Parts: sequence; structure tokens; C-alpha cells
Amino acid sequence: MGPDWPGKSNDLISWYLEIAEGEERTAPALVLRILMTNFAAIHTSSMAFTYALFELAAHPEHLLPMREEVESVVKKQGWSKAALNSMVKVDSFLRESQRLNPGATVEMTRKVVAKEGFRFTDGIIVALVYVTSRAIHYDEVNYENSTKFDGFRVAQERVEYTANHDPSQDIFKRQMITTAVDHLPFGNGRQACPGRFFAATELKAMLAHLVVNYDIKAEVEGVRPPDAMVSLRITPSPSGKLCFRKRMD
Ligand code: HEM
Repeated sequence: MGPDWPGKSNDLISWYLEIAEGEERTAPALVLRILMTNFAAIHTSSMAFTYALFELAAHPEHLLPMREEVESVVKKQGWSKAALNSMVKVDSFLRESQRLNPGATVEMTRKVVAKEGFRFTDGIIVALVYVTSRAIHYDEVNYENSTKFDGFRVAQERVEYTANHDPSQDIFKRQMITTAVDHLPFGNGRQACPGRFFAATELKAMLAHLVVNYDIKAEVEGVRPPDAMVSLRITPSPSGKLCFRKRMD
């Protein structure tokens, strides 16, 4: 039948089967790969959304502008992938939430393969490198008022950018999916998270649905439930509570 045939599945198991060879093409090896992908995909996305809800409840002034944006975009483009791309405020809000809430104090573990290790300019030699993503995200050199949550930090910038550039020629470099040395929620470089396009689509769709259908309130006004630390990892409070109600108007 060759590599393509009518009705061929287009899913994760099929993609793995297509490239796996030798001992990688056995059921245990494929199951481990799928479990590993689930591990990379699920807790990260749920944590990112929980953080976004905590930030929204603590900074409720962001809700109505996002509601207006989503309603206006959906009116023109329906609930589509293209519509999600046009939700500039929703994208900016999630990006800011990820900036202030990376999943760990350090990310991007890299094993040095050179036998002599990696030598920093001060002479220190290491075999393993981590990047201090949280410190970078909170650095005033990189972000003005860096500790302040400003959900629309890049939204206006993007509107202005888009108005002045041909969208087919250039892309705004500070979207939720864009990685950079000063924005590392998805890592950076060759090993940057390959699931980030999927994650951004699902998180934006969920947040857009939420802001048009629900009102949200913090349990204690303006207070964001405190994070929990697990070794080098930081997680949203497992006991934090928020109040939701179906939108009344
Ligand atoms: C908000 C959600 C997510 C966050 C914050 C996140 C974050 C990350 C980070 C920080 C890395 C390490 C990047 C580096 O070392 O430079 C990574 C790698 C990875 N992520 Fe995600 N991720 C998310 C969602 C997903 C999803 C939905 C999938 C799959 C559908 C996924 C699959 C992977 C895989 C396979 C890797 C390893 C890439 C490699 O080593 O080549 N991630 N992710």
C-alpha cells in the first residue's frame, strides 16, 4: 500500500509507528514513548491553566476586555483556529501568566556531551547546565515592573506591530508560542517544547470559553493562592479555591 493509504490514521501512535525501528518498534517501547509524551503534555498544560485562573481571579480587571475581544472576534470569524489567532489580549494574558509562573526555578536541563565539560568565562567547568528561567523572567533588565502582573503587557504592542507589517512577511515575536532568551516557559533552542502550538491553542480556547460564559472571583479579593514548592518545581496551590458563576447578563 506504500506509506499513504485512504483512511490512514493521523495520530500520535501512527506517527511513532512510522518512524520507530528495531527494538523501538515494540509494544513496550511505544507505550513508554506515549506515556512520556502524556507526562510532558498534561501536567504542564493543567498547571498553566490553573495559574491563569488564579491570576485572572486576583486581577479581575482583565476579564471584561478579554470578554469583549472574544465576542467581537467570534462574531466575525466563528469559533475557529483563525479566531484564536486574532485573540491578542487572550494570548498576551496567558503569556504574562506563564512569564510570572514558570513551572520551576530552573528549566532547560542540558547535559554537556563534550568530554572536557563546558567552561564558563570565569573558568568554572560543568557537566550539566540549567537555565534560571524564573530569575530571568523577574529581571527588571528584561521586563519593566517585572514583578507586576500586567496581562496586556504585549497586547497593544502587537496591535501596533500588526498594523505596520505585512502579516505574510513577518510575525510578531512576542506571542505566547514565541520562545526567546528572556521568555522561557517553553524552553528555547532546538529542544524547545514541540507541544507549545497545541498547548497555546487549547489554553486560548479554554480561556476564551471561560471569559464569555463565566464570572470569576478570588476566595479572598485580590489574593492569589500561594504556590507550593516540590524540589526545584513550583506548582499552583493544590488547595487554592476560586468562585465561578454562570454569567448573568
Ligand atoms: C503549557 C503547556 C506546556 C509547557 C509550559 C511546556 C513546557 C516545556 C518545557 C519547558 C520543555 C523543555 C524545553 C527545553 O528544554 O528547552 C518542554 C519539552 C517538551 N514538551 Fe512541553 N510544555 C507544554 C505542553 C506540551 C504539550 C501539550 C506537549 C505534547 C503534546 C509537550 C511535549 C513536549 C516534549 C515532547 C518535550 C521534549 C522536547 C525535546 O526534548 O526535544 N509539551 N515542554
